[in-house]
Amino acid sequence: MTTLMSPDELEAALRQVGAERYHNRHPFHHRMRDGRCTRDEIAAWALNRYYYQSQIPIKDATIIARMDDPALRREWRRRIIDHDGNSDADRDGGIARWLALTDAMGFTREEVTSTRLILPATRFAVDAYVNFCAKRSLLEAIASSLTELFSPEIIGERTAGMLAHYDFITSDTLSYFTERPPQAQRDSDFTLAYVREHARTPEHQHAIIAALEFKTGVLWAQLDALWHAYVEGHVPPGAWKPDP
Ligand SMILES: O=C(O)c1cc(C(=O)O)c2c(n1)C(=O)C(=O)c1cc(C(=O)O)[nH]c1-2
Repeated sequence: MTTLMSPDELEAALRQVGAERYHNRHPFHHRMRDGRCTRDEIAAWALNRYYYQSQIPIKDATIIARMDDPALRREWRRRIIDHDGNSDADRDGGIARWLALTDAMGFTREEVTSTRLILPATRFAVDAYVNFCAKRSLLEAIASSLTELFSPEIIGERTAGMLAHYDFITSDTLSYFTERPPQAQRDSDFTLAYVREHARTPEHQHAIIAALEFKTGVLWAQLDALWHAYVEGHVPPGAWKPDP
């Protein structure tokens, strides 16, 4: 029989999931950080990850649609603004900043935003995240964003490694990551406090931990797919193929 954990024990269990399963442990991350990726591998990463970026605000809008409490919606809608921007010019959002990176990697906007060249596994993993947030309980949907507890650290490592090792990467092209860590910190502080407060039964607590495990899988699977296609060279039909 499972017993109810204290909020601190729950938090420790969540941090343990991150320590064991977050994508900072993935070999593709190490390869990228340590300067062992080819330019094409970085390009493929940027192209595929655009799909994750593009679906995050859709995922968050799905979550907001399930929230009855205006204060909670007000808190959550900042996440959409972070990605979509807050002005008609839409130059100030995360998606626009991600496109600066794919531009620098030589893709046309159509190649990127149509998402027609991404790996099937990228699409399946990201779509599974959006579906999870639509179908599972609101508590699980909220908890699944808890990977962001661990993202400031991986972003710091990745950015420093990429700037040091790749001459085609500049702080301008990586501007997405300059803005992101404080946003992730703010969001994960809120989410952690929320789950600590709202996990009132062992079943809730188990579901929150499982939601975080699921989400680490969403991130891990995307890097697995990149490794298989672009490191091992098994590019699926229809996906982007680097020039020989
Ligand atoms: O660079 C990264 O490794 C990384 C990880 C994650 C994450 O842990 O889910 C996010 C992001 N970046 C990110 O930029 C982002 O906007 C984001 C939103 C979410 C989410 O689940 O709502 N995760 C992440």
